Amino acid sequence: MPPDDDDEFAELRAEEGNAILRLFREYGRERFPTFAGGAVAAVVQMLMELVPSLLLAVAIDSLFFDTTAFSLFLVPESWIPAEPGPQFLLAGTLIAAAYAVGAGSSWVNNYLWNSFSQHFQHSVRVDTYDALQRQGVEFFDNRQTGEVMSILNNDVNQLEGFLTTNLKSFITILVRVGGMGVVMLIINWRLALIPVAAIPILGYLSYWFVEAIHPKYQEVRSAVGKLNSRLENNIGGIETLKSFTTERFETGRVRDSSRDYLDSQWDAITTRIKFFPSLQVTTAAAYVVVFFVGGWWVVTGSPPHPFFSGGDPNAALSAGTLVLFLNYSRRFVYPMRQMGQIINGYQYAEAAGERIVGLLDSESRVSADADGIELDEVDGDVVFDDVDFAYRDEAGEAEETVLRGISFEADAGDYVGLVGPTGAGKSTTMKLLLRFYDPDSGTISLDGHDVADVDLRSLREHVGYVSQEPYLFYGTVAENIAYGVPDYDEDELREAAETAGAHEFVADLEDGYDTMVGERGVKLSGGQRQRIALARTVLRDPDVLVLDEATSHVDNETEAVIQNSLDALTEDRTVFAIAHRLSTVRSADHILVMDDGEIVERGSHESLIDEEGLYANLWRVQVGEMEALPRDFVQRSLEAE
Ligand SMILES: Nc1ncnc2c1ncn2[C@@H]1O[C@H](COP(=O)(O)OP(=O)(O)OP(=O)(O)O)[C@@H](O)[C@H]1O
Repeated sequence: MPPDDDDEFAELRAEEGNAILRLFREYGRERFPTFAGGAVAAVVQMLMELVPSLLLAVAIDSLFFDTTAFSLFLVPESWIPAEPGPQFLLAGTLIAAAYAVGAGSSWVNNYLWNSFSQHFQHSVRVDTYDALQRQGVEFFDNRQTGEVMSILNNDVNQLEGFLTTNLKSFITILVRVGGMGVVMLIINWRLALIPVAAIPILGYLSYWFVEAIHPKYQEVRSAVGKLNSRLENNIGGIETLKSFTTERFETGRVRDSSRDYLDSQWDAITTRIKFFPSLQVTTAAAYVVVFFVGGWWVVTGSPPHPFFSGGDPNAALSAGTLVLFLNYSRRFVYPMRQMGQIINGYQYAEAAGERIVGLLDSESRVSADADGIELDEVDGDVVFDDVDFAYRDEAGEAEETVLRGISFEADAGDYVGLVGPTGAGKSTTMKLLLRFYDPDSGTISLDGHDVADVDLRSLREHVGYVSQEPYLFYGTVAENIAYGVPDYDEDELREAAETAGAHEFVADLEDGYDTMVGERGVKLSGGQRQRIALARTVLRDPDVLVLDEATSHVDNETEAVIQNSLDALTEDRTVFAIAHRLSTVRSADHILVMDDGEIVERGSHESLIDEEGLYANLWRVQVGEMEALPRDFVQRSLEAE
């Protein structure tokens, strides 16, 4: 997508003079000989294309009509046979050789440039993925998966396309058109002015075409994007769609989106089909004028206007030269019509390159400090000191503050419960401990080290996190449990599964631990997925464990079983458990009650019940004592709905 009207990832785009050149320098240097060899082969291929017409011209003049002596460009006189027969054979052989060398060079060029660009693309893709992966969580919060994928797919491929297609076309224009122009100018510069004058006209027409078609392609792209999103949404939500019997409604929406696509595509097509005839007319005009001027000259012995002979009445034009001019003039059109595509391709590739360079250079807001403290032994003392936090929007601007003055201490081995209404900030608090985000003010420390000073990798190795919606990767149950632990043994795996309450159901699966879980684990129930995710974290054996609604999808009975086995696990490590089901945290050493970004109450279950505040009311809701709820709590809950 060209730079001016594409605002996806606008903030990422590098302020780079020439992003393609920079990528080329970084990723192409090693294979530069391959690239240079390909370029030489392309030039040779194009030069060979000039040869047959030249030889034909010589053959016409010297052999067919015998008007001039047989001589060849760049071939020494001594090599040229004296008799017409061998001369003819030499010309024919040279034509065949030119085609053969041309074909060979084309093969060499394709081979080398494809090899260069595929390797280039591979290195850029891997590094771009790596840079993408190092971005903070907020980078992904603000973008759709499709957008992020487009950098890895479209942008990286765009560069490859530019290298193999557009650059080749550029060399074609330079050598073929330039070469033909130069040959004609050398042979008869006055007559050559006619076809050469067509070059800027063809160039201009191409440029005009790009300008005109560009916004139209933009619309096609946007229409395709909308149509795809609609299809993706509908197929992704097929169960909802069917249960609400909205098939007809959705077909109507797809029809509208498809219609928009058709209209924009048609608009682009009508512009495109005007362009090619206009190129043909220009080329044909040059051809016809050369035919009339040159033909007249050949037939009558003098040109229709003295300009062409430079006022010399004896200046003649041979039939061979005329044929050469006619041949070359006609062949201008094909490469020139690619001029527009080259400009377009360059714009696309430059925009893609800027995004890639921007991504490669961009620092995550949560930076992985190379000199960060490596944690060896972790006791698990966690302190939050007056922490404020707001999420950022795409432009990096702070949104509404979601955490205010969060302070608490958890000693090594404590079991801390976090409860509170939905949206209170419980998950956000824990995500700050893992440094998915950094606080705007205040500090968070682990064993007395500010987490901002700790090496990110080391921090996350010691702090395990089981999220609300765990993600299972496509693969087997065992692979998912052992994710990130390459050297586990079977017994450890099984033990972790038992602790997480997963072993029993896994053992019942057809292939046990080797059962494929499907994409994102779709073949398992929500509760089963959660238990596998829990087992995965248990296997890593972190010193601090964050359970974010880790058992919300399992039934009460299973939760009790998991709770039981987790007890042993929680003994010697600090555990934070976020839960809506308050029974989960009933036995916690401390319970932090959050509301609207603040900790509003804290204490043990009993003390909080005695406090008769928010926690006590949430508890009443869970044990079904609705009539005992104060009026203002009910009112507030209704307003929050
Ligand atoms: N990635 C995000 N970007 C912007 N705002 C967010 C993001 N994640 C959460 N929020 C907002 O931050 C606030 C706190 O959300 P958080 O997920 O921490 O609440 P929670 O107490 O864990 O809620 P729940 O119990 O529903 O999981 C909410 O208002 C939410 O809308």
